[in-house]
Amino acid sequence: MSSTSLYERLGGTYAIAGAVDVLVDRLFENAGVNANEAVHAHHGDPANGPGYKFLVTAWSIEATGGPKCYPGLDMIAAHTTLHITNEHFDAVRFEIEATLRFLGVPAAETAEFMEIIEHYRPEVVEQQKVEQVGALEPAAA
Ligand code: HEM
Repeated sequence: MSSTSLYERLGGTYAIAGAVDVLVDRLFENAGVNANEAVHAHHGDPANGPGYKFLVTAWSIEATGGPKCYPGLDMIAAHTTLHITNEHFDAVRFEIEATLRFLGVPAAETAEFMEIIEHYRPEVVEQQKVEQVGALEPAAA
């Protein structure tokens, strides 16, 4: 593990904001991601682009060891009404990795960022969230 933060190795705020700019445009157009109706209700409206890019940029800055600057919801609260499945999560995960490759981010930094993303799967995916908090009836098999 390098002693320099992932935030710095990715190129800091400008590089992260640039990557999120590309990523969110792709996510808003991604058929697999928008197969979820609740997600499409948000991603299908271009007016949501600037604010969403800001929030995802700030989240990514903090998550990679940059300055504290994220003003949004935690990952459970942000996704709780969206009914996100593992398939939806994988569609987003694939798009993030493809975007980092598209932009030429080195393999080591890409792998490290994808580990951070994977770490949040239980907070974002509905079934695992249900198992964690036990707030709802178990889903039918
Ligand atoms: C680790 C993976 C993920 C991260 C880091 C992430 C990050 C974020 C952030 C920072 C927000 C803004 C929260 C706020 O409004 O304060 C957000 C909201 C949102 N995310 Fe995610 N997300 C992830 C996974 C997903 C997945 C898999 C989907 C859909 C398939 C998704 C769809 C959405 C939507 C639609 C919103 C907007 C909800 C609304 O305001 O109505 N996210 N996410």
